[in-house]
Amino acid sequence: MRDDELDVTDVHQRARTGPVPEDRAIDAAVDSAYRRARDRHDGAVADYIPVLAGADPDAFGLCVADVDGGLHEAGQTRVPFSIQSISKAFAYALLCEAVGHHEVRELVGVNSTGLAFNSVIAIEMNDGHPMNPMVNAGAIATTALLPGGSPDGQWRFLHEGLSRFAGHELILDDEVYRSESGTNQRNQAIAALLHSYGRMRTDPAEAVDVYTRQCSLRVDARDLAVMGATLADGGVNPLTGDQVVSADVCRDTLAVMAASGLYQTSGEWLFEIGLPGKSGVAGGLVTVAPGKVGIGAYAPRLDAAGNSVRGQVATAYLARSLGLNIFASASHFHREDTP
Ligand SMILES: NC(=O)CC[C@H](N)C(=O)O
Repeated sequence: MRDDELDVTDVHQRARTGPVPEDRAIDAAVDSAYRRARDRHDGAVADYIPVLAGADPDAFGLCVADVDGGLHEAGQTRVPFSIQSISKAFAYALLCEAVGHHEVRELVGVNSTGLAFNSVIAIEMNDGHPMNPMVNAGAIATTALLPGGSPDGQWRFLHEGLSRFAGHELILDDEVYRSESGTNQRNQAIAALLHSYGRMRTDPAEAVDVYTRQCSLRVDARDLAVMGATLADGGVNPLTGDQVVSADVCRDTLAVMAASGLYQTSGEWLFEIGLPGKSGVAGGLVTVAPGKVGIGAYAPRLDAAGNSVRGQVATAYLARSLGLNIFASASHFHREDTP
């Protein structure tokens, strides 16, 4: 979305200097971001997974978790929804931690496709390579490479790892899992296509099943903020103190999120907001300001690429007003921008 579509042309873009913004500044920014974004009613709730169509289109929650463990919330931050594609970023981090940077880069890739998240054309155009872990092909390939020794072992590994990012045990939403399992022929086709190119090390149908379970884990906006803050804090969950992954893995994961986290609109997102982010079709959005905060948003109305409209609007406001954009510097002679 452009800056006028994000409603931030009137917001002064602060430079990203200094420490984590103060609690009061974050509270005020969360409140303003929430009120601005709440006025937006454009976009559509996803319905290609039938159960998602039943979401309340007006649900909206926004939470910032800072690396000191502070939570700053507005709206419905405890309303549960399925994590969907946001799980891809955390599954990727867990795989990098288990297998290592180089092997994952070779097998899954790090370049964006410029195409929709469930594109089959991207696979065909790239000699069967899944391209990156933020689109379905790369995410299914990522899940297939996880340790665990069997689909159930991989699921346990994922479930435990994603729960550690959130700081408590995440629950599988059975209704979402069943709804998606009955309608995920396209993901099965993607896995079969990767298999035909010799890119799947496990049974493609089993990999899709573990991936579908992964996408059906239930989170809320607060969970997403804490999961993001863990990536912002060198892999340490700021609520539990648990080192979930290494700082090196966080850096690699954030780079891939920056390049491809919002699918074919990742360039626009980086241009306007300047932070690594990852969206999901249920309406979740996680954004990471390295060394500072994680931002979790939930609002089910999506733009044409499948990204939450209110989530993007609220995050754009937070990035600008709190000086989170990683590309925004100020001359060191003029430090009045320092929060
Ligand atoms: N963009 C998304 O959130 C897509 C995730 C969804 N489970 C799918 O595979 O289609």
